[in-house]
Amino acid sequence: METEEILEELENVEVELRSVQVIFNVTEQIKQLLDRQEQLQERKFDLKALLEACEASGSPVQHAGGSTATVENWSGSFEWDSRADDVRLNLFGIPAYRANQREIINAILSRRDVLVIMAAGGGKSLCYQLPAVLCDGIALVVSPLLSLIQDQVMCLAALGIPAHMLTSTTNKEDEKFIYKALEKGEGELKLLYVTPEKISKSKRFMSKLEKCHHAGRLSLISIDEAHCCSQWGHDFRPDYKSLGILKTQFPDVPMVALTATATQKVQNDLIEMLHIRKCIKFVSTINRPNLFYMVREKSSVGKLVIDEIAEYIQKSYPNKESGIVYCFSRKECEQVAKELRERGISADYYHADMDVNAREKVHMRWSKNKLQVIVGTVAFGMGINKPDVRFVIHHSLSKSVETYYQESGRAGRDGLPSECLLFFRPADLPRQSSMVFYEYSGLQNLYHIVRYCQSKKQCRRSYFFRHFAEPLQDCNGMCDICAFPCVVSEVDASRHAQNVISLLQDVQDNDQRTTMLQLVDKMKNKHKEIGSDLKRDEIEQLILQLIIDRVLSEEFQHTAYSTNAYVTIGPLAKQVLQGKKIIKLDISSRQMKTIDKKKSMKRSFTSSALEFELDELRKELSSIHGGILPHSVLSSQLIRLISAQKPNSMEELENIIGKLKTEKYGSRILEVISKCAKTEEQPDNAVLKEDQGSENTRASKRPKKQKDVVVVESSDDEV
Ligand SMILES: Nc1ncnc2c1ncn2[C@@H]1O[C@H](COP(=O)(O)OP(=O)(O)OP(=O)(O)O)[C@@H](O)[C@H]1O
Ligand SMILES: [Mg+2]
Repeated sequence: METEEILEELENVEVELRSVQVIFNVTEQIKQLLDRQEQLQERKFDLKALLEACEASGSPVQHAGGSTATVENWSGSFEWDSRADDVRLNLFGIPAYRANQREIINAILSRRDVLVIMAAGGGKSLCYQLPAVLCDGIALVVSPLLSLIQDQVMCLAALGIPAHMLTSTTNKEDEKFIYKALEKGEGELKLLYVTPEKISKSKRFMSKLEKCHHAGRLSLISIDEAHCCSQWGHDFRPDYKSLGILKTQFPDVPMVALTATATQKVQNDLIEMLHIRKCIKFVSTINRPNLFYMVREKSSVGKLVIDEIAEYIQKSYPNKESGIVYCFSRKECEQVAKELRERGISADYYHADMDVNAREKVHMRWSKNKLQVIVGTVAFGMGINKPDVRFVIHHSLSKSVETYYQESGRAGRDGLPSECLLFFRPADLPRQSSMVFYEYSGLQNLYHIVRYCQSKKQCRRSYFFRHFAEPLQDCNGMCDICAFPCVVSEVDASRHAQNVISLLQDVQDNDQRTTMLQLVDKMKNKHKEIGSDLKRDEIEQLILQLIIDRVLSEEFQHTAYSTNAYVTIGPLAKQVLQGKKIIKLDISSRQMKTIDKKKSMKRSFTSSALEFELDELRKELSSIHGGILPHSVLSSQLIRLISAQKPNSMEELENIIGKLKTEKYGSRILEVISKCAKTEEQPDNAVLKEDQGSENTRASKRPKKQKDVVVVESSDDEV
């Protein structure tokens, strides 16, 4: 062939390749849109259910009677009331029921099937353990993890309640005892714990169970961590799928399925799978009022992140209260544990690569408070029953809101104030996305938790309520957004977004791929050329925003050792280029200095200097008073009241914040009030700050008493 012909064919091939690529992209986009359509349908379903719940009750949550039309009164009086109270107090040592416990117990004892959705630490175990004790015969409990089972059997044994487990670790003698109890009713057995494999794989066990049922001795079946049944749940276990057989085989035995989190879809799914369509559903709030949620910007320098974590632990928990640090990988766990130790914190790691004994040893040391911090991967999961975990730190992003809610929920199961701190930086996204992209809705789930991290003005708690489709409840200042409000404005970043898309288009036109961080570099270089002042972290934030808004997409390629995540043009890019979709970025006051400065220059007053000073004071006082939370010194509401009323004597202050706080902090508060009053008398001293003055800014909701232009600068603790 002549060179010219070759060149011509080469050109034709390249043109066709490009058009094929376009079709590939379109196909990929159609797939993404179909996925999205399904998710939106699901969400619509959730929101409608939420709306109905709100309209029906006018009050939040705790509704019983999910799938039944007639709402029975499970709070009424029942013949077993006094016996149940006696067992609760005298055997379990529990002085009073918590929300929904009594109702659930009454429904079970009325021999109904029950679905229980109750937050971690809410007290689900008592709901089936107490009926198991009250009823004649044996209660079967299916639980997914050996460690959970061991823990429960140990606790029940300590109360003198005959509980046994049949698992891979059960010795022959115990097995014989259990089979005799099932078959012949010999020996004392009230609760029998098994893993789901026993149901799905052991014919021998099932035949003994049938004999037990036949003799009328199977009192109740309990499925703990029931979300494991559904593949839409966050912790699907294939063996849980076979549990449907239990209701088919033993239709007259009441079944109770319990879980801490289940979306509407998961609930429906597990009702179907367990064949408990007529169950009574008890849904308690997902709210954990004692948990303080916060997100911090994560430094790109690994050592600085550890410095910050170590400082946080040492300052907040000088009495070595227990905590967990979650990491992304096994290697990271080992590294973080080592570096925490080097900074004087007693920490050890826990991950799936360790042998069972080594893991158990670490777990035990921690449970007995001989080790302050466990640095774990997700493998350090469901089996954790320690009630006094005071903090859960996420060194890396979780893969979904559900996972984060579960993991962070391991804090404060005893109901006492505890903290959940998540470190986030955009570069953590591709690390996670290349792990979850093949899971159903894996990327969408990940983007939800990224939104949680990105949020600068939505209360963290309200994010959970929306996500789990539950009516909103007051946060009471128990998240960083509510406790430390800062000026947040929406910036129109559409022009920058268009630049990103064009840049990416050029890359793709040259048949190249780019990772998120490479794209950031390219944007940075381009901006240098055109003299823009966009900073690297702002570009990162923008690109992240474009990904989660589906203007850009992530694409994955496997190599022999890893999966790489690349950024490509997404389904909504065209709309941005055509100006039909506006890209808005939430910018906190600290960032306002650098993004679109000219546009944002607008003077306004947003928050009083006194509020700012009182915020600083509560941080100082909280560290002096043994690391209590700043809002425990003064809540944000109290700060606002003080700023509005400006008391100038101890008596006046006491009328606002009460005697105890006045005694403890009164003189310092009055000092700050008088100092600010003096500053205000000198108009030149007003702090001039920039602010977008957006109608949406949090700070604009504050009392605008002063005429001086003052803005609260977000402190290092914020975000
Ligand atoms: N009514 C109650 N009053 C006081 N403490 C209670 C009550 N009910 C349960 N508890 C305690 O609360 C703690 C958590 O209970 P439990 O382990 O049953 O929680 P759970 O709902 O199963 O949580 P998880 O989803 O994490 O498994 C336990 O220490 C338990 O003894
Ligand atoms: Mg439990």
